[in-house]
Amino acid sequence: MDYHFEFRPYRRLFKQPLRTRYGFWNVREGLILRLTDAEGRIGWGEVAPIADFGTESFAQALSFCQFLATEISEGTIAQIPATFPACQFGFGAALENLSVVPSGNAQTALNSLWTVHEQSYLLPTGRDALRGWQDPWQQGFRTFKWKIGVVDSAEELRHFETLMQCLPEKACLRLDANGGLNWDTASRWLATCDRLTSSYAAKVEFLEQPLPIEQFDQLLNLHQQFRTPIALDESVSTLTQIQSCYQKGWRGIFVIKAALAGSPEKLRSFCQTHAIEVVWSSALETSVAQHFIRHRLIPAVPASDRAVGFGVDHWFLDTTLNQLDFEQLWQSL
Ligand SMILES: O=C(O)CCC(=O)c1ccccc1C(=O)O
Ligand SMILES: [Mg+2]
Repeated sequence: MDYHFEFRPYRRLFKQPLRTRYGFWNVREGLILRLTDAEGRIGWGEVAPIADFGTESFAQALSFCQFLATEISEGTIAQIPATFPACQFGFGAALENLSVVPSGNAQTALNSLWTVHEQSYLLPTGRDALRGWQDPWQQGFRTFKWKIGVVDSAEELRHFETLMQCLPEKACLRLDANGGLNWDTASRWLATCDRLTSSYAAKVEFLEQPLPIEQFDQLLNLHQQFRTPIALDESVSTLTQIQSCYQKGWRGIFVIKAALAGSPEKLRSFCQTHAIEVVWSSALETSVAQHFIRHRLIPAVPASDRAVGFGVDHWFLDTTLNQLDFEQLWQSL
């Protein structure tokens, strides 16, 4: 069966640059896909690459879409190479969405992708985190993520202690180093996590990707040495990497950015056949990919009781691409 294929690039400006150890991220670029079958049914998809995570670049994804004919088949989609995991996800999701017959409660489903209680809120980096948690706490968020390794570690460790002193009971804090620490600094952070978790009401849920992906054995070692769990993120960006880390013995937390992982069908199947500890995480995608992940992927795999890392919409200047009327979203591009 052939499908009529259209795509439209998007650009989302951040309210303030997202600072990680990779540098400053000022604009998020991606592509919205629309497949239309012979009966006129529409399948929406999204390509949201993050080259720092080992996916194709936005430019490569754009060229790939420009290269495709306007009539494509399932075979075309099945042949998207593993070096284009964000495209594999986007086209795979669009194909699956074609078969979605909106249920009677679609409107309800569309209106509540995530409740605040089930989300982790991405805090500003550095000292700004100390003033950044109160409003989301009032809104109902209980899990917060703070990116570290972006300024001097002695300064960040001081802010960390202050943050842990201020956070109320039942608050969960996730730290994310984006692979930017070395062994000594990672050990220092984990020892501090263990100490502060025992000293204060708030808890450190995990330290995400403390070391670069090349240091798998050291990551495994850290995971065994400290009480605070380690979560892999960049190490498990794609399904190929998830499988490799599992085969090498990783049984800690897998932070999965489904929009980067490749074929959603293959990811679903892996999660169904392997009991892995998953934290679902945003690749800063729009509501098109978020809706697919929320309603087609997560419900089909063993439930995770950990908050989902989708508390990121506040980082963007406009909410046009958060809306759940995808036809309207498409017209805005
Ligand atoms: O996982 C979350 O809570 C939010 C998503 C997030 O932190 C993120 C968003 C874009 C790029 C990288 C990352 C990351 O987890 O490292
Ligand atoms: Mg991360």
